[in-house]
Amino acid sequence: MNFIISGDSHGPMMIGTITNIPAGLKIDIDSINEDLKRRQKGYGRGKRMKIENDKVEIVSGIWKGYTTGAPLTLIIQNKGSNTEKEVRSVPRPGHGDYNAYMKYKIPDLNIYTERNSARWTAVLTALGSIGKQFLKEFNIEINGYVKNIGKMNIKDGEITEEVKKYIDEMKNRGDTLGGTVKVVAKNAKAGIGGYSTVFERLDSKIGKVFMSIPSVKGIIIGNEDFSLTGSEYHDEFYIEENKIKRKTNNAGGIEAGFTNGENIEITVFLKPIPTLGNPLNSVDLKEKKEVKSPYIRSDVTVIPSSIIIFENALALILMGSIIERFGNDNIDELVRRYNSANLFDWNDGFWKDNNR
Ligand SMILES: Cc1cc2nc3c(=O)[nH]c(=O)nc-3n(C[C@H](O)[C@H](O)[C@H](O)COP(=O)(O)O)c2cc1C
Ligand SMILES: C=C(O[C@@H]1CC(C(=O)O)=C[C@@H](OP(=O)(O)O)[C@H]1O)C(=O)O
Repeated sequence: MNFIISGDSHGPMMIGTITNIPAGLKIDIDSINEDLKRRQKGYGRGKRMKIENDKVEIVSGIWKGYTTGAPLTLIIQNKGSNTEKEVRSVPRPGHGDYNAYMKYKIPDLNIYTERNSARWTAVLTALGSIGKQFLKEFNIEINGYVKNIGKMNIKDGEITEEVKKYIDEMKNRGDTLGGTVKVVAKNAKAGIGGYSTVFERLDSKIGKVFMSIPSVKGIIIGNEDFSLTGSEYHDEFYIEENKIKRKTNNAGGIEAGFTNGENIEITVFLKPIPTLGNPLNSVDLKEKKEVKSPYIRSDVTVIPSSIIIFENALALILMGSIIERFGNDNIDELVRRYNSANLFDWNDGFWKDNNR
């Protein structure tokens, strides 16, 4: 399975294609659209999100509501499309304007906003929503919540009135906030992922996709406290009612690039949004002078909105790894293979009688 996302942030539409998805998976479009709404509505979003009304249209790879096994392509229309803009020559610190110009050398920074913009995470959310529907067939469930916004610890992930006030204060000051989000996947069996090549490792896949999401500056899988000793950190095995169990889950469900059967737990760290209402210092690349950074509109924080992006990104990665191990032809076959694998049975004699 692979996916590609294209589309300009202010062009006519955003486009995503996913390949090698098994046939026979029923796709619930309403549920994809609900996820898109969650991404749009989180507290702290700016004016652009009031213009957009993200809805998905699947244009290939689907027949009577079921996947066919062909590449599945979906589109999301942009309403905030481009009108002619004045040439921009002042880059925003923290954004990609200057660096993209240094690579592509077209003298208008507006161009780079198209790809630098996190607008494409709408498509990632939609593709990952299909991933979540796939994982439902395997009883795997993913949920996320906010841990911190700026200096504020968010109790029980709840965006209370106090939290909203804090975000509003930042908005009034023309400032922005980053934070941390936690994502948890439950019920994945042990042995998904791999170590045969380094990029088969589930943790390397998670790192690659999560770190590609704009603003993400790091992830930690499992316990964030690296002052723990080995005896405190590692999750000891024991036997209960004939089953192999773990006493703790400091590894966050992944060891050596494979799921270990415990919950997958990922903490994601995001930097503050770079476009500030009270702009930072910059330079004019055309006029050779120090000026303030441009400001038209911006999100104040995307921490609440980003939960669904990470949930669905993880769903997409797990779907890919399950397909990699169990095949991609037909969903029912795949579920059968998944269910009959990994039944560790002390009594089947496999361990004692297998002479390999
Ligand atoms: C959902 C989402 C919305 C974002 N909205 C904005 C925004 O309104 N203004 C802005 O300057 N940056 C925004 N960002 C962050 C920038 O896209 C990002 O910081 C920039 O592309 C530089 O990439 P980097 O932070 O990964 O280094 C957003 C990020 C996400 C995930
Ligand atoms: C459009 C989305 O996010 C955008 C991401 C973004 C950025 O610089 O990353 C800048 C803003 O867009 P604009 O430049 O049009 O004001 C956000 O609204 C979206 O999430 O769908």
